[in-house]
Amino acid sequence: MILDAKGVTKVFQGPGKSKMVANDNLSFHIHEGEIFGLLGHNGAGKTTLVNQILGLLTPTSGEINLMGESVLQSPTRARSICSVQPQSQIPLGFLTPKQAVTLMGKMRAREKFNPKRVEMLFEALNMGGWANTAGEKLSGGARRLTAFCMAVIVPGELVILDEPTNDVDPVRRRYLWQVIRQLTNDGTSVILVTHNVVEAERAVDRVAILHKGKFLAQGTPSEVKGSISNQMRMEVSLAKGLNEIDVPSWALTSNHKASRLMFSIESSEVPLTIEWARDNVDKGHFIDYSLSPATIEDVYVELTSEKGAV
Ligand SMILES: Nc1ncnc2c1ncn2[C@@H]1O[C@H](COP(=O)(O)OP(=O)(O)OP(=O)(O)O)[C@@H](O)[C@H]1O
Repeated sequence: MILDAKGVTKVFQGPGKSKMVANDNLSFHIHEGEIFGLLGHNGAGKTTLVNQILGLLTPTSGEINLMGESVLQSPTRARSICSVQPQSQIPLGFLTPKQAVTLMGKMRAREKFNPKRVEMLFEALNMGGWANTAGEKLSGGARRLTAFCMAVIVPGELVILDEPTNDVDPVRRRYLWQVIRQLTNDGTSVILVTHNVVEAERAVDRVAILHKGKFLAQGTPSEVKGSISNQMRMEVSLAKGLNEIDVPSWALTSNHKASRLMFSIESSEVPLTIEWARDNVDKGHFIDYSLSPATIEDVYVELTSEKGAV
């Protein structure tokens, strides 16, 4: 096991005499070669947890062990075991991606550094065109990919990626996930911190949903989906010019984005829902509709909205 966390609690001083419980009794573990997704809204407590794994913050109570040793006892060791891609963009200044990634590689591996790995990474991510462009002239996505390469050029046993695909185009996102999978095939473990639940579902081996400092669900995507296993999701494409439609009264949760309407239902309501959808197609309200089993996103919305968040 690479990481074992038990009862991690972090309390900050809030305004006046109030307390802010950013992490509340969190227990989880990560195995070698596993991608662990940490999902949560803004302010859920993800960064606080990551900072404790890195030994940058001390838990108020609880314990985190990395490869069998307490982070509290040896925070410097924790930082050599982990490589991190932070959520905020790294200021590259005039450094080119090639220079920045090479520098990081030399710092981490010293004389063992293999410059060919920079070329391999840039090729795998189709970044060659920007390799020698000054950082300040790069697009947001190119900078994000450079930060990713800096995190994985000489990966630690645990790679922590905070929203690694923000601003990255869909094709390079796929390349990025291929690179991550290669890392995990070599035994590296990954923590993926994200709000992007749809992407996480495709990528992770196990996932935890963090909300207001607490884990609401944890397990493989199928285990987590099992918590609402009787549910189905309907996705509807609204006809042009129709921006609003009432969801059926039996819908459990709903989400409306532009011309797409999604909602979840109990599987016992499937016949009624299909009838409702067909009727709307006949009336010209819907272009099409589809029905599928619940996704992690449905679980996420259901669990977090129950607790008063959207
Ligand atoms: N040093 C601090 N002092 C007081 N409160 C803090 C401190 N750091 C974080 N918090 C609070 O703890 C809570 C969790 O913050 P955290 O940054 O861990 O959330 P997050 O899930 O990483 O959010 P985001 O997705 O926006 O990055 C928030 O309410 C935040 O305001």
